[in-house]
Amino acid sequence: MRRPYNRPMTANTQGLALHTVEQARALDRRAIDGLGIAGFELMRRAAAAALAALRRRWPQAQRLLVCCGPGNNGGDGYLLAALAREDGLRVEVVELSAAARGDAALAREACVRAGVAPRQWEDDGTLPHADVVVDALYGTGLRRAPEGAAAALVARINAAGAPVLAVDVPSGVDADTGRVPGAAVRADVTVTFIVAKRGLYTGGAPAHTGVVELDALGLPAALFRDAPPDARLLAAQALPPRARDAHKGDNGHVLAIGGDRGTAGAIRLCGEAALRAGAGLVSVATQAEHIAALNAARPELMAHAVNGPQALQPLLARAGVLALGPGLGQGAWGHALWLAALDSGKPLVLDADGLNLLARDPRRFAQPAVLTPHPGEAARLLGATVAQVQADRFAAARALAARYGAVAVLKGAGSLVAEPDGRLDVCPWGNPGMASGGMGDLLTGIVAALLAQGCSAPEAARLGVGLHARAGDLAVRGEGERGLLASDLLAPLRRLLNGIAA
Ligand SMILES: NC(=O)C1=CN([C@@H]2O[C@H](COP(=O)(O)OP(=O)(O)OC[C@H]3O[C@@H](n4cnc5c(N)ncnc54)[C@H](O)[C@@H]3O)[C@@H](O)[C@H]2O)[C@@H](O)CC1
Ligand SMILES: [K+]
Repeated sequence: MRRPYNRPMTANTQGLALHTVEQARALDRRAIDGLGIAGFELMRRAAAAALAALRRRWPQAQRLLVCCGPGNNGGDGYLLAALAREDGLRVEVVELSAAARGDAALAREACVRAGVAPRQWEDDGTLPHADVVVDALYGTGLRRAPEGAAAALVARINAAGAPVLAVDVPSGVDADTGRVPGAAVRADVTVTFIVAKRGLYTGGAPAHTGVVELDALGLPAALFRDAPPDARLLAAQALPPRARDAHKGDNGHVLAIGGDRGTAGAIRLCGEAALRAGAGLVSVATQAEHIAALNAARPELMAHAVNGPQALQPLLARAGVLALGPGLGQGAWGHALWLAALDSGKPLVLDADGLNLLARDPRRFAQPAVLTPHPGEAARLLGATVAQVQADRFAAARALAARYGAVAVLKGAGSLVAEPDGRLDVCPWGNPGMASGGMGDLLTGIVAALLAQGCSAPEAARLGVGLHARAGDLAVRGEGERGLLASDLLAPLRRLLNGIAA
């Protein structure tokens, strides 16, 4: 395994505007038609930007292999090859086809004039040796999974053992949705042009992009002024310091409901996360058999045995916010508590079986509500398949928020936070170590605690998702991703919440 999972982000992208591919194309057209910058000039700037990024990242590189596709992404590659040759680097170009058109054809001619003769790609089992491979096969024009010779070339690039720079988009990744329909290049760096395409940051894409660098190609800010983005990356945030005279009643009371027989761990993690995320009081409503263990493990939690909805009522009356679902089950006990909790009208966070019950008994929320489904739960809530959800995570998150009248957090690499009015934020943090049991229970507790401390539902979801993922990134530092436990996130979470950890 040559390259580990790469975090897609650099630190300077707080709140970065993200655009659909259609929006990105419209901005290209506006630059060409409105500002009179020729398409070929944009291509030259793109090639120069990508080459500059390459030389910054790999200053020792002497030999480049540039792989060019049939469209303008290939055009960027031909021009990059020409510029690198003029800089004195040794450059080889392999192309999928010599039949470039328009600006790409001009770029190919420039490449030949610079003394680099493109070679038709034929799979003889190897790629020429290079210090860096440049992937300029497909960009925003990808229509389907690469097949045949293109798929073989992608596989060779990934197996070459050299670092890879992707031009605009890693070839094979759908820059609009983050879907990876088949073979796709795994890059170390992706230099994307003009605007950040939203699909680079979620779903299958982050495993392919490496670090994403955005280069606006020197276009003036006025170009973007009335071109609102489709989404944004989350910004790293903490909560403001507490008032010096705060008392526990000021910081909210979370009631975590769940933990059917045999599943005590989920509700304990949820409750503990709510405490660590700063809730003033956390009560737990669960099965009687879990009480002794909960009291022993975390005496700060106020654990209550609840055998049915009547026993829940006084707890509901005292609580400010509900965290509903971890370990709840979908049996008679869980369903009865679920109904009572929803009917209380209290703001809530719904996860796990809380969501599965919602899929069985759909309703729109009148109270502030945050839903935190993973793709499987989202599919049930939308009456779709997991593949359909993952094919367009943006559309799925927005559909959930609109259908249920709630803030929807669609979990998975590049978690999305969608509001019913369509606003959408993408989480750039997190790592595959977090694909382990209990992580979702933590998120539920964190978001509930933020709601309890006065955040609105969208604020609590955005802040909570960011804190949870950043805590996961801190927790794997120096230790690695495998073997990460959900409870390992609690200490870094506390530091981040208080603005202490970087
Ligand atoms: N238009 C502009 O203003 C600019 C475009 N730029 C570059 O141009 C790219 C977009 O160029 P294009 O729209 O030409 O698209 P691409 O170059 O991404 O690819 C489109 C070409 O590949 C073919 N194709 C797509 N998927 C395929 C598949 N799976 N198998 C086989 N063939 C497939 C298409 O039919 C078309 O010929 C951007 O990503 C960027 O790199 C940059 O040069 C900057 C400026
Ligand atoms: K590419």
